Amino acid sequence: MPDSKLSSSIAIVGAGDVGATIAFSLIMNPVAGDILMVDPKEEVRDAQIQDLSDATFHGDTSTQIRAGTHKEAGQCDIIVFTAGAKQKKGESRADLIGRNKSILESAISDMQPFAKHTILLLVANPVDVITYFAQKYSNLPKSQVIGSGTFLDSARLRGVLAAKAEVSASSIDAYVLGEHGESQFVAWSAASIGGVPLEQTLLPNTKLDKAAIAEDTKNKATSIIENKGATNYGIGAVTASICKSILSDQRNIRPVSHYQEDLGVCLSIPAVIGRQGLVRTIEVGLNEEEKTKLKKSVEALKEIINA
Ligand SMILES: NC(=O)C1=CN([C@@H]2O[C@H](COP(=O)(O)OP(=O)(O)OC[C@H]3O[C@@H](n4cnc5c(N)ncnc54)[C@H](O)[C@@H]3O)[C@@H](O)[C@H]2O)C=CC1
Ligand SMILES: CC(=O)C(=O)O
Repeated sequence: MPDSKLSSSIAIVGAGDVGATIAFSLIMNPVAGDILMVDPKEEVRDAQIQDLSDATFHGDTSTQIRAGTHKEAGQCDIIVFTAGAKQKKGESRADLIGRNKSILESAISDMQPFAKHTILLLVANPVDVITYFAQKYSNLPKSQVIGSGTFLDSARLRGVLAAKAEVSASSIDAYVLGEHGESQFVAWSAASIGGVPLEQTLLPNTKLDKAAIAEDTKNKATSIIENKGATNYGIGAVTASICKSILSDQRNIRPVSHYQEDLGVCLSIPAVIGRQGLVRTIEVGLNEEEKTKLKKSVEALKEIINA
């Protein structure tokens, strides 16, 4: 295992909008010495690399970006998987499963054998189901195969709550849990600002329409995709942040998608992230209504897995 974070390598499989934006985030806030871009569309891949390398020449970043093969990706410290189709207007994330599962299976076969310590970080949608199949196809320990999950949705939620409470987003602890998709839910019972329950920290006369906030959070991707065709900056930042948590063994608590032994699916529950990938799950004390929503997420995910 490398002893210095900048001697680490990250492969980004899929050099489209999301892959390139993750690479850009990793250049702007360097955590790895090498970034490999892997994509069968060689012209697009090489153009992304040329454009991204221009972003490395302005200052003192030691990050190098280059083209790589699937085989080389399998030897990196982290493999970020963004390969596959994205939603068109009117499509859901779940609609992508047929196309993206086949791409995943063939890409994983091309990447094998994996370096023992590699962490496979899934981003392609539907991310929870893709994470589930990545565990099956890769045979890596389940703790080394995680998905970005509802970390992005939770960031979106924090943004809304920060504006309502007029505090910084970093002071808010609030999670969207379950599926990164239609059945996601907000764990309102565990939400707090500065460690104090949410309701006690709002300004006088602030109304919190929880149902509307949860719905807007869930639908944010759809409204962005309708107008610009893709989401890339939010996922770029959260994925780079997960990479940093891993390579620097930061032990941050993040709502990432991981296998739930008792539920038989991958979905998001807060977890400690470190160099080994998933260190442990943090049990959130959900209330009865939230437990029911979690069960609905499990059912929705099993339906996609078994489709
Ligand atoms: N988990 C999350 O929160 C988010 C997930 N996404 C998902 O990320 C995925 C990628 O989105 P975009 O980058 O916008 O799509 P894109 O179409 O711009 O790029 C996808 C790239 O994957 C490449 N690709 C296809 N097969 C490949 C293979 N076997 N190996 C390597 N590369 C391969 C394509 O050539 C293409 O360049 C989609 O599934 C999208 O839904 C997007 C935003 C947020
Ligand atoms: C596309 C997607 O999954 C998102 O932006 O949440």
